[in-house]
Amino acid sequence: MIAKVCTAAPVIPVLTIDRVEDAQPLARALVAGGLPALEITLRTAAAMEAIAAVSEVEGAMAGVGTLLTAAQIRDAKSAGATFGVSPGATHSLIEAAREYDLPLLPGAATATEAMRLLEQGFVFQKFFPAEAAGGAPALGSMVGPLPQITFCPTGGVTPENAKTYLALPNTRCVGGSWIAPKALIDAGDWDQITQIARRAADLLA
Ligand SMILES: O=C(O)C(=O)C[C@H](O)[C@H](O)COP(=O)(O)O
Repeated sequence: MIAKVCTAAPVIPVLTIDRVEDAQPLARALVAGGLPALEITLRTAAAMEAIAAVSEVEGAMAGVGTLLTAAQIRDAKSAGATFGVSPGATHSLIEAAREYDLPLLPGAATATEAMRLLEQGFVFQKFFPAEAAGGAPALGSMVGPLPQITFCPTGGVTPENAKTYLALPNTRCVGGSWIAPKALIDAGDWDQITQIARRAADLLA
């Protein structure tokens, strides 16, 4: 399942949704632009309801982001999340993902963190915070010793640097918030968001 999430498109939009009523038009705009896997961050009061709303949008994969606790995994799963993303990984988070059967894309920023996750079977991992942790040169350096891990770099990824990450043999997709800027969501400018999504979906073309 995480393989499907990470290979569906070159970019996973990282979404911050303040108003539940924005969730479905936003998700439809992104799916229309060719980005079906969506990460809804748990940074707003509306996030859990937004996940439930997005889970009903045809063609969308409703993911939950900023996962920090076992309770959030339980709640997101029952809200309809089909995958989860966390900035790092803890024992209790990994246990909860297993218990509630939520496919997890856990975060790692160093070789040791990536190795610990690999020991637990995670061959897809988020590289976070990508730019601050050394960017594409750091991530590319993992290919030699850890070729079996595929990463989704997130954090500081932009339309300008995304292609450099996507050219790495251990990167299949990137995550980023630039796809859905707050100003466009607040304005309900779904067409503009579809256009940004389309350019992102074409990054590998
Ligand atoms: O909330 C989470 O789950 C995170 O781990 C952090 C986000 O993925 C990044 O903050 C997105 O980074 P930007 O694209 O630079 O805005």
